[in-house]
Amino acid sequence: MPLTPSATRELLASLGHNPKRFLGQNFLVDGNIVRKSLELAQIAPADTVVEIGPGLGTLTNALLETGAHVYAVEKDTTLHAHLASTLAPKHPQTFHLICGDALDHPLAGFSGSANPPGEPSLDSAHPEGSPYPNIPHSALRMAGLSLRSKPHFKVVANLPYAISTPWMDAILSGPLPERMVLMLQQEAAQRYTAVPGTKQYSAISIFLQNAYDIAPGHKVSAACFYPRPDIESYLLHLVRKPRPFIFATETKAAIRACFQQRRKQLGALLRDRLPDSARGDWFDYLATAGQFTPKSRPEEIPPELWTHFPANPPPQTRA
Ligand SMILES: C[S@@+](CC[C@H](N)C(=O)[O-])C[C@H]1O[C@@H](n2cnc3c(N)ncnc32)[C@H](O)[C@@H]1O
Repeated sequence: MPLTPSATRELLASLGHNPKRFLGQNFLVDGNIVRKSLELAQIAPADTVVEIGPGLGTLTNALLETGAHVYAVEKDTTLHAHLASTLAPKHPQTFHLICGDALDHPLAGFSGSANPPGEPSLDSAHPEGSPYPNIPHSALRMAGLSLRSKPHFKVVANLPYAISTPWMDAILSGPLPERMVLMLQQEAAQRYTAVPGTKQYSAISIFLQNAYDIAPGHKVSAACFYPRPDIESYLLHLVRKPRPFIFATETKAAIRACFQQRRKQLGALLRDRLPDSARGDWFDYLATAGQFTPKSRPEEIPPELWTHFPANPPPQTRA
């Protein structure tokens, strides 16, 4: 069970620790949210779970109690030392804790390539030969992604708000967790799940929605945290698509650049960014798939059509 707000305050005082706003230190103090997170993630004893920012160990403890292997990365040295001296000795085989920045270790030290013992030969389970059919094998190898199977691991985390989008961007480069249950600022959750034509619709909505289906989540009250955050939170539940699409780094950069000028027309935005033939092909595709034209704006194009954006566009030539 999580600590109550007063017990959390006392524990923090005994550690001589004041919650740091810039590290998003709002600790969970609500048993229902912890239970709900594990339930949505469908945590089972043999699971491997990545947690970002374990803090005082509330979610971590609940995850470890199920028998799951937990990989966690905590940036705050005081909180890391607290977990290393309390939770780690209780779960020496299953708790893998590192002290560091989740942007340097988006999977908290987990390799993402392990398959559960007894998994059948995966080449035969995936006759198309690759879990990421849109990525050449050589690029998969360079990114350290397995050619043989979709990896079996999950992410359950109460994310520090300052890193949620760059961390998500790193995760969406693969290996992709099979399920993610993430506590986020409501505004971030709205951006990730936004639909075309809304002001929240952005590059991260496109990258995420081509790799994950969005399952029903929950609004979470500020009273579930100590100290209480000023903003609303949301428990986002994501399930990896059967055939997830991963965007190449250069393509992501080009799409992000389009959204920096989201009200501009695509024709003008891409004039100097894509060779004529690639631009022509993409506009032909957009016209057929959705009756879009070079006058359409980036924010109008649905997520799935961006998967046909020409790969490896050259760097922008305009000064
Ligand atoms: C919202 S709190 C969640 C704490 C705990 N998991 C809970 O639910 O009560 C975010 C945690 O992430 C840690 N953190 C912040 N930035 C981080 C980063 N860049 N890398 C790793 N951990 C980070 C904070 O120190 C804090 O423990």
